[in-house]
Amino acid sequence: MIRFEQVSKRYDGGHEALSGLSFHIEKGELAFLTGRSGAGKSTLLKLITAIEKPSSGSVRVDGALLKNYNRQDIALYRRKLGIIHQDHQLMMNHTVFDNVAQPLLITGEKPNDMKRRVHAALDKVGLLSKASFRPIQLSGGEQQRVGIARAVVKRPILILADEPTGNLDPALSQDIMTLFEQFNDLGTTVLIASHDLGLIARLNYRVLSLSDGKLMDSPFAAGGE
Ligand SMILES: Nc1ncnc2c1ncn2[C@@H]1O[C@H](COP(=O)(O)OP(=O)(O)OP(=O)(O)O)[C@@H](O)[C@H]1O
Repeated sequence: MIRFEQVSKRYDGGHEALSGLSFHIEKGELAFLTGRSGAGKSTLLKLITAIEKPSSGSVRVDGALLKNYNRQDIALYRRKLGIIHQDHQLMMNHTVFDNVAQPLLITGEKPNDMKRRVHAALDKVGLLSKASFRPIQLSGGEQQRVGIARAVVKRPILILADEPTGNLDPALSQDIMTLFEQFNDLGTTVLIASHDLGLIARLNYRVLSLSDGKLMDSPFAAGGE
């Protein structure tokens, strides 16, 4: 699903944020991306979402080489991704329903279909009863779950989460991870950037470990198949 081949990223005027990365995350896999602050986790995710381009090497997602995409292709491609941010980036003046419906507005979904899909996504994250609330009326963990519902409502082929449990206590973090596992059980590929090593260690998934822009030497860092 995600294939990096000899990918390096050097920001203008900066040092090399990523150096010679090669790995493959298979369709249907759940994997963690870890590393200290500044190790390059966000940069790696930005290459997958095509916010940034590699300085060298190739990034393929779902079989397509991202550097061949034009602007319109990128917009269509991003609709297939479910992106979850640490600070969830919810619209605070809108209801939970409207926040989750937002990605469906640009796809021209019919109102009835939209309602059905938003309700299904909220049901999955346990927040159907709070559809008419505003984010401010919810706890931090609930707000994060709204962000997850918004990411999954368009049935993404790939979920990318950047520190999704960053501000949450251990019990809530576990709940969020359980949600990701449930989406993964349904076949969605999931990549989670996290520095919560305790949480990662308790779960038995592959870990891509970045240190100073390089993948650490480990059996799973060798490049997939
Ligand atoms: N737009 C940019 N321009 C220049 N340098 C950048 C830019 N974005 C990131 N960097 C640098 O690239 C390196 C990797 O940053 P990145 O944000 O990918 O790390 P990270 O592992 O996600 O860190 P954190 O956990 O703190 O978010 C850092 O040295 C950072 O300063």
